[in-house]
Amino acid sequence: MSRIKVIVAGPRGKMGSEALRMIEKANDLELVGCIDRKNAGKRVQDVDELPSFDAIIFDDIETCIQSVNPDVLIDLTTPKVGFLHTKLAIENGVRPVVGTTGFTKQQIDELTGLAEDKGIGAVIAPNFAIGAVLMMQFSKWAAKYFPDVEIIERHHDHKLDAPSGTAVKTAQLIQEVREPKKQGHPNEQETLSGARGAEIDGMHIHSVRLPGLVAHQEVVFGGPGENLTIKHDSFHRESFMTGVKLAVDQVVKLDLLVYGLENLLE
Ligand SMILES: NC(=O)C1=CN([C@@H]2O[C@H](COP(=O)(O)OP(=O)(O)OC[C@H]3O[C@@H](n4cnc5c(N)ncnc54)[C@H](OP(=O)(O)O)[C@@H]3O)[C@@H](O)[C@H]2O)C=CC1
Ligand SMILES: O=C(O)C1=N[C@H](C(=O)O)C[C@H](O)C1
Repeated sequence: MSRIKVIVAGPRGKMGSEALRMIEKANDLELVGCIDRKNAGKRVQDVDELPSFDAIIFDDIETCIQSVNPDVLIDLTTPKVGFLHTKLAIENGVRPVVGTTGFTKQQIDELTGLAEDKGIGAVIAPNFAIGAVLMMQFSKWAAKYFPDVEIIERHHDHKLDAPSGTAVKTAQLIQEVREPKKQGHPNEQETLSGARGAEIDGMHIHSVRLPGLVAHQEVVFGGPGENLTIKHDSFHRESFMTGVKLAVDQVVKLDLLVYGLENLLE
């Protein structure tokens, strides 16, 4: 059986370097190229901080695709460049597996339409950790019975986007089962702007950024005389790699864009 040819955008990043380690261990994946604006023209094995792959580094995704003809792009970069990479991958017949967060709903809709037009598989997953996917699913279940909910996400202080993709996805899953409801006192007023966090349909999302954290989320539900807290912690970025591998294996069989790893789990 031939191996799936993969390119990685953001290979020196916290997630990208973990993805390279995952590919190193996977018998059915082959790294054929990387996109890294600081090391274009070199081979991966010639960059000190990267593992020993004989794959070429490019600074431009279209040149990379034309040169190495990959099956799958794994994008772990930033919201702006990640969106561009995903769009160009789909347009050029390469299936994207996107961990990059911070895309707007309009951007996800645009990519969904593009994948449909091209009949090509794509996966965008705001969180690849299996435990986080379960935390989101359990939260959706709980929201049927507890419409009062606040989401508290905690991340390392190098994170660019707020709220996290996971928090947004959690709120979207809860929205599927919860009637829009304005929470808190009807006359509540913020005396300091932002005190009640971001708001989706009356639910509040609070983003904490501190050194020492990796990726953590609590979904707190309140009812008469009781609270329910559903919590997930990623202590290491290895936690995301089972999901990245699953998405790469599945995306080659898809002909549309899937948003959320839960749609690929049985
Ligand atoms: N879905 C999931 O399960 C997870 C998703 N994430 C998301 O993944 C993304 C990456 O996170 P993380 O690894 O922590 O971030 P890092 O900052 O560690 O890595 C980002 C990488 O993107 C590269 N990059 C930035 N701008 C460009 C550009 N214009 N062109 C090419 N490469 C660029 C950076 O390279 P340079 O040095 O050149 O800037 C860097 O290597 C984030 O959006 C994060 O939210 C994170 C964890 C889990
Ligand atoms: O930037 C991160 O680190 C993470 N980003 C994703 C998000 O925005 O939800 C996933 C995870 O929380 C780690």
